This record gives sequence, C-alpha cells and structure tokens, in this order.
Amino acid sequence: MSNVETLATHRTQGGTLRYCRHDSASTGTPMKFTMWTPDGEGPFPYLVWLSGLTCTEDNFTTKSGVYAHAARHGVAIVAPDTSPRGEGVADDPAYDLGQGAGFYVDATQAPWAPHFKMYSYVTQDLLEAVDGAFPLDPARRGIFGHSMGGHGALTIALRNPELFKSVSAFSPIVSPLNCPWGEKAMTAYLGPARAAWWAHDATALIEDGAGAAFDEILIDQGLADSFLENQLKPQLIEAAAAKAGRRVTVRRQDGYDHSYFFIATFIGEHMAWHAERL
Ligand SMILES: N[C@@H](CCC(=O)N[C@@H](CS)C(=O)NCC(=O)O)C(=O)O
Repeated sequence: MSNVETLATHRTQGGTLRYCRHDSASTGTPMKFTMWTPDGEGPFPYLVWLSGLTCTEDNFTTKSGVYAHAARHGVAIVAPDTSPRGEGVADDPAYDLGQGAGFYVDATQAPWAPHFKMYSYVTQDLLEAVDGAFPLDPARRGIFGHSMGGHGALTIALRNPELFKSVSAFSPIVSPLNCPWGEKAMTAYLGPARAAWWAHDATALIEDGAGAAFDEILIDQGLADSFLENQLKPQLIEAAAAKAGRRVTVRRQDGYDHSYFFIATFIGEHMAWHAERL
C-alpha cells in the first residue's frame, strides 16, 4: 500500500513529471520528491538523483534538462529533497548545515538525530515508496548526484551494491574526512570521532574494497569550479582507486563551473552511460 501523494503533474518530453509527497518513517517527517516516468506500462529502469547543498527536489528537475535524455533511453528518474524540513526540524543559519544540507547520513548527535536520517531515507523509505507507487524495475536501478549529492550517490552505492547497478557523479565531495564541508557536517551529525565518518567517505570506502561489483564509476568535474581545490579534491578518490585496482574515471572539463549549467552540458552522457549498464 503506497502512501505517495501527487501534488502536481506536468506532461514533459513525452512522459509524465509528478511532484510527490510521502511520510518517511526514517525522518519522521513528510518528504518531497519528483518522479518522471516515460509513457508505457513499464516496468522501467530508473535512476535516483541526489542534489547538493541548498537544493530541494526542484533544482535538478527544472535546471538539468535530463528528461529529454531520459525519454530517449526509456529510463525513469526520481529526485528527492536533500533533507527533512519543517518547523519542528532542527536547522542552522549556514547554507551548509541543517535543512538543505542533510549529507545523506543518519545523524547520531543533538539536535539533528531525531529527523536527519537521510541515509535510511534514501536507501529504504524512498526506494520502497517509488517501487510501490510507480511501474519501476528495482533490479535495474542506478544512482547519481551532484556535489553533496555526488557524495551521497557514491557512498550509498558503494555500501549497497545490491541496490544499484550503476553510479556516477558530478563534482562530488569525494572525501568528507578531508574537506571543510565534510568536517563541519560530519562533526555536527556524527560527532567528533572520525572513525564514525569512514562509512560515509567514498575515498575510504574504495580503500576498504566496498562496492567492488561496479565495473566503473564515472565522475565529471569542471576545472573552473570554485570548490574544486578546497572541497572536492577528486584526486583523492583517483589515488584510492589506483591503489585498490578499481576503475574510477574522473573527466576534467575545461572551463565549466559548479553550477547546473555544467550538469546540463554532460547529463546526456551520464544518461547514456547509465542506460548501457541498466
Ligand atoms: N554559495 C552557494 C553554495 C551552494 C551551492 O553551490 N550549491 C550547489 C550544490 S553544492 C547547487 O546546486 N545550488 C543550487 C542551484 O544551483 O540550483 C550557495 O549558497 O548557493
């Protein structure tokens, strides 16, 4: 029995885009997501998109241009919000902590622990809800994301290779253990003991041999991205992959920044890459 409520429906790119809301047991709040499905009966292969800091379910939906490519490949797309929200939910005035900055972890620390359970939300509640409500094929599911959401996609896939057949990322945070965004968020959500962060660090997970079933991981990174040197550091995951004998392909794109203009430029290539694997 599905508890998914449809808030709005739009026809676009030869398919149907729905804005949806459902109750999450993990976050203890209503959560929003968008779902685009191709025409036809399905079941459709699908991709989960995880967005970055300050985003809601709407940023990727309106800015990436993904649905024309999704239609060409017959792949459905679900894009959830990036954190629990609401008056009873903890928040922080900074853009990189609290609402809009869930970091796809299950918080253990006050005041975040009661609702900030985005790891469980994505891996359990979201997948159960969309698999129950739409004609999707759970055996042909992939995941991708941007920045904080690239970190979410990488860590969630590496820890749950049985749930996903493919994983890629745009400008991901590859090692929260080694950047200011990660250190701030992990300290707040998981506490100062860094051992608790390793399970949420894509570079550490590659070093540990997690998710070896993925034949390749694709990362696109703009070279004019103002967060590249201080926060994103893709060379860290490249070095871990080289040491572990794993294929992590980082494509450095000259002149592109951190924005959705960059994502929109290469989203078609990511869709084709996933479609081959799904
Ligand atoms: N200083 C920026 C940092 C946040 C940022 O760049 N967010 C990226 C993801 S890490 C984003 O996708 N922003 C929303 C958008 O461009 O639509 C801000 O506050 O907007």
